[in-house]
Amino acid sequence: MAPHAEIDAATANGGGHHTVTNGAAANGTAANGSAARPKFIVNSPNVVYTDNEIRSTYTYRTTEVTDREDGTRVVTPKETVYDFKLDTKIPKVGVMLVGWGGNNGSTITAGIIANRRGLVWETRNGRQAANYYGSVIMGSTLKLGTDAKTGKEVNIPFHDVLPMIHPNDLVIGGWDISGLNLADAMDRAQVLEPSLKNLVRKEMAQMVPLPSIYYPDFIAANQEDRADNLIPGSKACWEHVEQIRKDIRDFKAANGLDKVIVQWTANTERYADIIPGVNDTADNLLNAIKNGHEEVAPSTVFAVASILENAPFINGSPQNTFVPGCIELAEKHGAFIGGDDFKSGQTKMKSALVDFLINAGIKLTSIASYNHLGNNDGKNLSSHKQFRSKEISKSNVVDDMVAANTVLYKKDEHPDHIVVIKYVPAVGDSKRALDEYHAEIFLGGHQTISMSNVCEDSLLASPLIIDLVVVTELMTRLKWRLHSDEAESAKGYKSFHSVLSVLSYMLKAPLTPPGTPVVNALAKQRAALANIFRAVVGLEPESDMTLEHKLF
Ligand SMILES: NC(=O)c1ccc[n+]([C@@H]2O[C@H](COP(=O)([O-])OP(=O)(O)OC[C@H]3O[C@@H](n4cnc5c(N)ncnc54)[C@H](O)[C@@H]3O)[C@@H](O)[C@H]2O)c1
Ligand SMILES: O=P([O-])([O-])O[C@@H]1[C@@H](O)[C@H](O)[C@@H](O)[C@H](O)[C@@H]1O
Repeated sequence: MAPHAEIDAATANGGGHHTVTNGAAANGTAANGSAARPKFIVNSPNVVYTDNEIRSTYTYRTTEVTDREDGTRVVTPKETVYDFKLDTKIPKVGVMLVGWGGNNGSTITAGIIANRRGLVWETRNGRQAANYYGSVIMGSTLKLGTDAKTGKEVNIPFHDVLPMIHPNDLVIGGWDISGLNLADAMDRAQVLEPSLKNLVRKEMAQMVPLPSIYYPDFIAANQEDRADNLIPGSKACWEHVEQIRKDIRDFKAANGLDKVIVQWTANTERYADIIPGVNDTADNLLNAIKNGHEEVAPSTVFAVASILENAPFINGSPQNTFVPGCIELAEKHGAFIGGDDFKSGQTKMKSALVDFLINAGIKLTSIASYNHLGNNDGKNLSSHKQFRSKEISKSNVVDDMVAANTVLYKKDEHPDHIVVIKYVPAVGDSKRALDEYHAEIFLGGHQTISMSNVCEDSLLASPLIIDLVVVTELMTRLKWRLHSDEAESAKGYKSFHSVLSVLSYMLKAPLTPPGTPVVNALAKQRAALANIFRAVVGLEPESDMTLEHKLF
């Protein structure tokens, strides 16, 4: 079918609306490989809709700064024209969770079942319906534009900006070193209301995690008592890679999937030493695994297996899964990886508050960040080496915001920052975060913000698992090229870089392509995600200038 050129918005709207049935992708198409009908049509000569694609030409505008020898700073507007191509066929997608039987894994599984079936359950506060609150993709909106008649903002669900999979359609599976079925794991987690658990118990009791690899030295010794569902072998070996690859293939075939995405939501591991000749290059890492090197972590073995199966791998924990050799392997195979460490509660608040304080010209001088929690994650983190992984990810989140403000901070000056995590079984999954932010203000004054933030950790982290899957899957359908290459058909479209830094909003320690900067400011991360999605359909970034309301 010939590409629809400039479809007039009115014509498109004449196409009527469509109801979204339960389990169908929100853009009106179930995950059956058919093209999703967009929720709006961009009326522009730079955007073309075909049966299975949206193609756009987008002018990316940046500002280049150069300092002349005489000290003059010269600022030059720059334009780069890109072509984007988005496959709008919605695939059938499976997500395989490493640590499926954990608090997060069991909670997200129950949550998707509850949403898919439209469940409502009794709580002491009354009837509760399933929802996806806490998911930026499913629970938030973004500004599409301004109403032509009223001049008012038009905001739409984030999920409607581009054709995306719907979490209700996800097929879930995974591995765990604990053999509990998902119903018993849900009970062990002590996260969900009994009335909800009873509604999903039968379905979850049928779900049993695949056996996994267990290298005792990488997680706390206190985890040993749940390790009863193991693939033989206590250190890396090539058989482990092949078994995990086979598990991915079998899961994909058994469920008739088009794609599988693997996410690590297993325990936090200790950092692996970066050793030249062992994990510094792709070839060395593969050889290290084949030679059973003891410094290769289970999470890295899972990442390698996923890369070799071209299944995107996302690390929801803080350890350095992506050693240099693993990143190089992903780049070589054009496979997607992302991480690290879900950003769910205390740190998400920190990245927003620090952004506000410093960008308000308030000189933050110390952050005291304490929390205690009583779930198994907290138990694992009570071991120093595993805590150290988390301390790093929770501490580095302010670095970019501090470095960007040379008015407040001299070179290499930064606020005092401490991170404390204590294991208190009595509070279970309901983490208590206590933070104090101390700052210098005008004329030697001080401002001290003390905050108590009770975070139900798994109910905050689980929606992030969805966001990471939905965005990662979309990135597998998105291609780009320089518009100047249009004439050279040989220089076809290509995927974004293997390291998906676009996922940073969901992560404490965003992994970025080697040599590129890390952005932790929460508002910038969200704006990047939203504006990249807008660019794919040829729309300018949302600048919030609203000149239309100032210049008249
Ligand atoms: N708010 C949050 O919950 C949050 C936020 C950020 C990061 N995280 C991270 O997410 C991870 C999971 O958190 P959780 O609360 O679900 O923890 P959890 O301890 O309840 O679950 C982890 C699961 O992983 C399993 N496991 C451990 N090693 C494994 C291996 N090699 N293969 C397969 N399974 C393995 C354990 O048996 C357990 O069931 C932790 O690393 C945590 O630090 C959680
Ligand atoms: O709330 P947040 O900082 O985003 O992240 C959480 C920490 O506060 C908590 O101590 C830890 O156990 C969780 O795994 C998670 O990392």
